[in-house]
Amino acid sequence: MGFTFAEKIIGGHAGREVHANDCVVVNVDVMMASDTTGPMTIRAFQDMGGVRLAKPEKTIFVIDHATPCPNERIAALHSMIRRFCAEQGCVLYDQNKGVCHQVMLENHEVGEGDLVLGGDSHTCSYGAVGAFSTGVGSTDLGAALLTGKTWLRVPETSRIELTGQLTKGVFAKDVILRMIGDLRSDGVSYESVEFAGDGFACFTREEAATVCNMVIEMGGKNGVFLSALKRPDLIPDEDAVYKRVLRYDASGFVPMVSRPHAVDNVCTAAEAADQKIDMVYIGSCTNGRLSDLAAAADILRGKKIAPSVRMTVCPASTKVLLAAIERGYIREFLEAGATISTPGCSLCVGTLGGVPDDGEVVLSTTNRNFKGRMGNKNALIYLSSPATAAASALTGRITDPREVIGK
Ligand SMILES: CC(C)[C@H](C(=O)O)[C@@H](O)C(=O)O
Ligand code: SF4
Repeated sequence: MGFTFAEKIIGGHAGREVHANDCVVVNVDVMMASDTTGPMTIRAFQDMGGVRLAKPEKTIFVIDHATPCPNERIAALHSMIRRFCAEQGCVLYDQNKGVCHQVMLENHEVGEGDLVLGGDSHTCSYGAVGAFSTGVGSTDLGAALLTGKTWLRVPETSRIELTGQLTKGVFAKDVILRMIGDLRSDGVSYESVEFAGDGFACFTREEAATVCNMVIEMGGKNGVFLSALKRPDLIPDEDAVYKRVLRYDASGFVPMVSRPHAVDNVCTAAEAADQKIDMVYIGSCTNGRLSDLAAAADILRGKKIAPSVRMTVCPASTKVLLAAIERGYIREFLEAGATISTPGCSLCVGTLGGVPDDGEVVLSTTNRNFKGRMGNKNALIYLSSPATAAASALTGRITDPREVIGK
């Protein structure tokens, strides 16, 4: 019986051959915590008697969810993280560096073959570079900080194959939203997902990160792009055992949206086209990268957003912001009538950056639209690609971007 990616990489970190459903203790290569879960992780580490980190140079804190700091309670938590990092000599990305997952990827803190734990559910993003990465709770992360190890039940694996090419106006976000709609939010619970086929192989690393980022929204333990794997010892065997194999043709995809209040409440952008919107948010670890801002800028260039719409663009990191300034996108967003927000999680999780009013409708490029997600439980949140978000900002209603750019 052959091995899946998950079985190979977990086996490699356990020091023995493993198959799905085995429970093993594994070495952890990289550990990441944000300012939301970091303080609880530090407390868990200390409560377990932790004095020194097992791997300080591989332990990374990112202050991103609430930055710049909005209040004194969070200021104290940020100080706690800064003190801990200084004492332990671990890595700190402080204020305004950007969203943790983008920071981890763009600074090459993770790479192919790494086994990564993060105190954030979207840690699964790093499958874009061939890592096995997964979100864990603060207690598990605290234990890993202390021992450099964790325990895992080896997940079963689903394989999703994409063939062919996406058509104009259709993006990675549309692909993953459609798949989440098909599989539903618990469709691959605790499974590893392998993204295979020539369709996924021609996705850029940024597009792969968008897809892997949202694996958790269908319940997955981790996702991985097989095209990111160069090491023969990580490439799944032809006779590996899969729980299910799904096949999609890229040419059949169209722009999609998730409707309130669940990510898997998916329809086409065209089906939602009568829906008026009050706000547009472009940002997050899902869709706040340079190619996302480029797709939005291409649509907004030389135009004005609808007077009834407030639009915020939050680059996923300062590096993305700088590149967007150099390419002129930031000027184009400002001239179109958008607001630019400081790199970080910002409005994605409603910590800061322009919370909606009761009953307002938001179209967001983030990964979650649960009630209260953007800071107001009475707001209605739709999710889409940056192109759909930008096209909709122009018209004031949910708009298939192909209406604006042509097919
Ligand atoms: C705040 C944090 C724990 C949370 C997560 O784990 O994903 C957040 O980043 C989110 O996107 O909901
Ligand atoms: S940008 Fe949003 S989804 Fe990503 S880590 Fe921050 S809060 Fe979570």
